[in-house]
Amino acid sequence: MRIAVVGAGGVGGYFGARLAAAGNEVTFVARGRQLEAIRRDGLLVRSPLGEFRVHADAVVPTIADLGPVDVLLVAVKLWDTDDVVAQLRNHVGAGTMVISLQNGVQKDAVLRRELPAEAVAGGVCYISAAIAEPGIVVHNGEMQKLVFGEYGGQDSDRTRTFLDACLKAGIDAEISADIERVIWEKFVFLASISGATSAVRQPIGVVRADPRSRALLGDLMAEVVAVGRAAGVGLDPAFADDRLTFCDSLPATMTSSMHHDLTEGHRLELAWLSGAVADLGEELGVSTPRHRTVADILAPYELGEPDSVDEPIDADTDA
Ligand SMILES: NC(=O)C1=CN([C@@H]2O[C@H](COP(=O)(O)OP(=O)(O)OC[C@H]3O[C@@H](n4cnc5c(N)ncnc54)[C@H](OP(=O)(O)O)[C@@H]3O)[C@@H](O)[C@H]2O)C=CC1
Ligand SMILES: CC(C)(CO)C(=O)C(=O)O
Repeated sequence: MRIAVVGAGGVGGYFGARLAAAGNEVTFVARGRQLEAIRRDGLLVRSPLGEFRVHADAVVPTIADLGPVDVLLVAVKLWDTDDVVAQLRNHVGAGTMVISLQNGVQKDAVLRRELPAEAVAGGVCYISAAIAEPGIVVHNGEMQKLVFGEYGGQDSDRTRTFLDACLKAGIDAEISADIERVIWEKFVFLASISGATSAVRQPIGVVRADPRSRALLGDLMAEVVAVGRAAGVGLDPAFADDRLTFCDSLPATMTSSMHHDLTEGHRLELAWLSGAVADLGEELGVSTPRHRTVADILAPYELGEPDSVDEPIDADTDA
């Protein structure tokens, strides 16, 4: 199968390398030091499921350099979506299925607005992975799953063919007939665990052990369920409780990619997570005070570590 992966980071690097190792014709679109390193040494994946290196036959700097592909996976951070979609506009032909593996509930609306809507299938990924250094992706834990499906829920040859390629590559994968609900279900968990672990600045084990931070996590989940239901998504009202209980089964050290980005001083996807919950809530008349507060508290970190204030704090200074 011919597959293009736009963004060769934690997510795109991991799933693209697995698909390449299984014999698919994978082309990475990468940039900067990641592009140079993959060109030179290929891409090394360090995973508890086994370490492997793929020597990418093809790694290119822009989407314009891609040939025709059957599947195109979008795996850039959410702030890069508009740029990628603008490049994709001239590139996505009738035979290409585009699947975004990004987080959040707004990504596919952007893709469907700019590309032929029928080119876009919905998708989510479940994994914890990051670039450790240029050319090296580290997979934390054993979870590595893709769920995708046609908007409209119909069965299709293209999703079945891609499923087959994923399963042969050792990726835990499935097709969903209700991909919009699946994307929102992940969002209930993801926006909330990202908000709570980032606000507390600790992994899930610490968040869930303290009754007040646990209550925060539960409230964050309940707010996303309420917003999703107001948006017409068929989320079970009990789903927030279900996800909170699910958090008890996670390894104590597990955290979110946003908390990881916060501790590394990187830019945050806050606007598409807690920020989006609060904004959508406002539009739909649903109260989301917990997500709004998390978005406000983390706002100074949104573009990376804020500049520190040099003057010593003087409690006696008059305002
Ligand atoms: N990491 C994780 O564990 C998970 C992440 N996700 C989601 O997946 C998405 C991707 O996250 P993640 O893999 O962590 O991100 P990374 O930052 O690790 O990888 C993204 C890569 O794409 C590159 N890139 C961005 N724009 C372009 C472009 N136009 N052309 C070529 N390369 C480009 C980036 O380069 P540069 O560094 O120069 O910006 C970077 O190397 C996010 O929406 C995230 O929320 C979902 C589940 C788990
Ligand atoms: C919570 C997790 C690891 C699940 O895939 C995730 O998607 C993220 O942190 O971005």
